[in-house]
Amino acid sequence: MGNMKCTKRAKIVLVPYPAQGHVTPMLKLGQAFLSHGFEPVMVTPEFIHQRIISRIEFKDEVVCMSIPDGLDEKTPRDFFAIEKAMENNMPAHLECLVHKLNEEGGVVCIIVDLLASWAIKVAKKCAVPVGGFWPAMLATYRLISAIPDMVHKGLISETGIPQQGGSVCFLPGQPMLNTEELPWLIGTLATRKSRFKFWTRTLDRSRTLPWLLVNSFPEGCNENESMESSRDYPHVFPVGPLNKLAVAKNPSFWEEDMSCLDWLDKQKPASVVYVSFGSWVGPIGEGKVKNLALGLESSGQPFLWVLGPAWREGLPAGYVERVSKQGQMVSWAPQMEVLQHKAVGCYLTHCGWNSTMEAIQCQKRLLCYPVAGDQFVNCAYIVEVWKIGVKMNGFERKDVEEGVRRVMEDNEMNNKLMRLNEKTMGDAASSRVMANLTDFIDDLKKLTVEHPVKALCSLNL
Ligand SMILES: O=c1ccn([C@@H]2O[C@H](COP(=O)(O)OP(=O)(O)O[C@H]3O[C@H](CO)[C@@H](O)[C@H](O)[C@H]3O)[C@@H](O)[C@H]2O)c(=O)[nH]1
Repeated sequence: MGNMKCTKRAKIVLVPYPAQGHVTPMLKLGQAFLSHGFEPVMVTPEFIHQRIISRIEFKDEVVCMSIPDGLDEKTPRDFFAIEKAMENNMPAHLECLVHKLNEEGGVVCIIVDLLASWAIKVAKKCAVPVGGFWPAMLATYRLISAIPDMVHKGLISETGIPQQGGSVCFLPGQPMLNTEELPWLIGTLATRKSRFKFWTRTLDRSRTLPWLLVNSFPEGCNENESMESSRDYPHVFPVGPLNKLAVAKNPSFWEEDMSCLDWLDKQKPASVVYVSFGSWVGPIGEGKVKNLALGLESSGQPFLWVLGPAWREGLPAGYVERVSKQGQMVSWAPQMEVLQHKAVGCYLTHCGWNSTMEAIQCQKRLLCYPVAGDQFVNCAYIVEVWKIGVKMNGFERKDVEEGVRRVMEDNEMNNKLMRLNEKTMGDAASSRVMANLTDFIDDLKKLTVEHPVKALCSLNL
């Protein structure tokens, strides 16, 4: 187990899903709890913990602890292996850890990433109050919550398979989505059904939660979308973007290659296409990566591309040397610094939610290539609702040229980005987010008064 610290402050245990896009916002949430006098303790499986303790800045403030995932060294930690570990192996270890922490002073709450809903059961077993955390956009949570309705209306089968093609407006006020773009439709028929089961189970468990903290701005920033459902359980507290509550630099699982900032210094303002698919190149596939490489080269546009070493093997022979004047490739970039750089003109992205919010924060136009999960929903908001980006149709030369041209020649986009930034991250928005977090903490305190449990006695607030 990780390092144990014994303090008298009330502990909040944080359980993220073990991936970069989840650990980053959870750590930031932990940081926000710090300033309210709590001791946040984030629990991850060993393979993530190792990355965190070697690299992350605020590990001493947010105590990081590990539990075994029970998988052997050689097993690749893909979605289904992790799911198995979460369901079968990790609960007993978390239970044991929570008991230990309780002996030391008291766990007042466990915050569980909904993608790690296994930990809800553990919290209940330990009789500790539990709240949910949704690291993505509120609109995606709503879409997942509407699964029973979709089945009822015959839009999808009982196993989650779309019953019709084309674009559908799944929820009032939300942009249209193609029926193939629902978050669980990844891979083969069998994996689609398994992922759908994962979501229905997540939904069943999350319905029992009193609170849900969402790393999203209120109402997805769509005028037509009301917060009505916040009266239902769980009570939704929009606390995003957490960047506004936590000041520390983004925690990175991999070493950031800072040399790309020197390269950017030498480029013309707003000329560079920054290309990154987060920690998720896998589902794009080798063929498309190769096409994108050729498309970027022949577009003549300067580019900075985040691509891990394993993926570079699939590039055309001599590619990296050939494009060395035009483009720079790094394994992992200091993304916030890159997006803040004036040389970056647009960001070719998979539309991961953290990346989307970072682009809004840095006011960079988006060239969207959603791949899986919630990314299609994010893309629909970027393109249709906020109009701060365009969608790419593919990675052929003409697609890259056309995408870059369309995103760069839109004169309205800078204004739209500025307004969206102000509305979602300006001073008024930031105070609202802080007030939402305080409301949640007040609720937590109320619960401790109404239902005092032994664990809460040390809550010295
Ligand atoms: O070279 C890089 C590339 C990425 N990042 C950071 O890594 C994070 C990536 O997060 P995100 O954009 O959300 O992508 P994923 O890691 O792919 O996130 C997963 O989790 C998100 C939150 O649930 C979902 O929205 C995504 O679809 C899902 O793939 C961001 O903070 C980036 O700044 C870097 O620091 N350097």
